[in-house]
Amino acid sequence: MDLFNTTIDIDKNLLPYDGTVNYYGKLFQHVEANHYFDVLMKTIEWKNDEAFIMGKHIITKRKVAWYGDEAYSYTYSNKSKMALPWTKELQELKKISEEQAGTTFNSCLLNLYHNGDEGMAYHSDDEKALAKDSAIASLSFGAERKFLFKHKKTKETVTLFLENGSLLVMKDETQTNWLHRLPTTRKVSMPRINLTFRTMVV
Ligand SMILES: O=C(O)CCC(=O)C(=O)O
Ligand SMILES: [Fe+2]
Repeated sequence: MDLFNTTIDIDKNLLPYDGTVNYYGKLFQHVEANHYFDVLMKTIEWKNDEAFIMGKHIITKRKVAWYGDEAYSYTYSNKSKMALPWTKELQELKKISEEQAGTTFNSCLLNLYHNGDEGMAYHSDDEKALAKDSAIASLSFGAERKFLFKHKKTKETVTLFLENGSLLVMKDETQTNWLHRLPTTRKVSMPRINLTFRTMVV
């Protein structure tokens, strides 16, 4: 019996069709999650994301970083970036994510949202450089934020909340058939760090 309704079924697919999303809940309790947040805040080479969109040079408020097994070049929004070598904590978090997801990853994109004013618009992570239909493991630290999926054809949406220290895994045809976004919100004033472990084709 689960009196506090805290049980999370990690095998449950949160998507109704055309993809698989599993939410593992908090892999780390508060103290450990906050420790990772602080260390990542200090040790990651955070940079404002630059993009060229419709001929305009745009600098986002959100900060990003890109790490990998090798100095992979990752291009998005017409701007290419070279992956930095893993830090100690990223190596630890990669190993934990790989064990949970039952797969391996060779790179990680990190996002730092300073508060609820910053988010990410609907997109899917289906760039050619990523292995098709490979799993993406998403770790969250700091402020809890809402996260949505929207089916590309039916427009059906699925909403969930990404807690401090939690893991979400998106796999199978999820990126082919669904978009996802992190909406901005006035309710959140604290920062959040997100790590998405990925597999690049090399
Ligand atoms: O911040 C998040 O939870 C999602 C980030 C994301 O979708 C991405 O980096 O592609
Ligand atoms: Fe994404």
